[in-house]
Amino acid sequence: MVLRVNELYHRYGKRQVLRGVTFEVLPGSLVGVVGENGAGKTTLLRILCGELTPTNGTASVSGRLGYCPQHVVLNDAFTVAQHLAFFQVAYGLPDLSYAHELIDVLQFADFLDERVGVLSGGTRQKLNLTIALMHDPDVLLLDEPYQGFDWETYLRFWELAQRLRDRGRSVLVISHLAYDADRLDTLHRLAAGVLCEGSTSHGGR
Ligand SMILES: Nc1ncnc2c1ncn2[C@@H]1O[C@H](COP(=O)(O)OP(=O)(O)OP(=O)(O)O)[C@@H](O)[C@H]1O
Repeated sequence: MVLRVNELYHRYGKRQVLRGVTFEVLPGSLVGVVGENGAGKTTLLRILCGELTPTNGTASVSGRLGYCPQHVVLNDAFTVAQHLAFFQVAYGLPDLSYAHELIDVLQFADFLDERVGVLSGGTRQKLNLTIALMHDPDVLLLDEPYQGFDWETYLRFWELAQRLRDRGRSVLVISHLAYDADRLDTLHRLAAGVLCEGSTSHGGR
């Protein structure tokens, strides 16, 4: 088990958002959580990555965690290469070879020396994803990771996710649409603050 969530409750003031969410993620699995706008998906991910303390319940992660938030957290004044250098130090990586592999897969090597402020939304999101992935985490939490991706990049994203899964990594993707269901091993639906197993749990390989 790389991720275990037990009876998670969360409320903002009087608004109860999560009402007893329980699930597990196994090593080497691709898991989706879908739910309508405002269902509490981002709240759940923020709790899983330790950014938010739940009102009640527990969430535990074993191994390294990667988190790609819905809104890119980049500094417009720095170049792509400067972001990589910063996160190399933050993660304590000996080199950037894996980061450059990811950049090749996502095809944005041409922008290494560009300032992030002038990049397109899709390219910013590619950098956001690369930063979440470059330390090769055991569990990767992705909040609507392919927003702004063109079709080819979207397909490359799923190839990458499947490759990670095949190497024993776990990927948890949240989305407001369930159209990626066939690509997942397990799909959960978040509704009325409770998580239930969706219609697709088929091994997806
Ligand atoms: N910091 C906050 N303070 C108060 N209410 C919040 C806060 N963050 C989220 N909420 C509320 O909690 C509910 C769940 O929000 P959340 O962002 O987790 O939903 P979501 O499923 O990710 O939605 P979306 O698909 O629109 O991104 C919403 O009603 C939202 O308005």
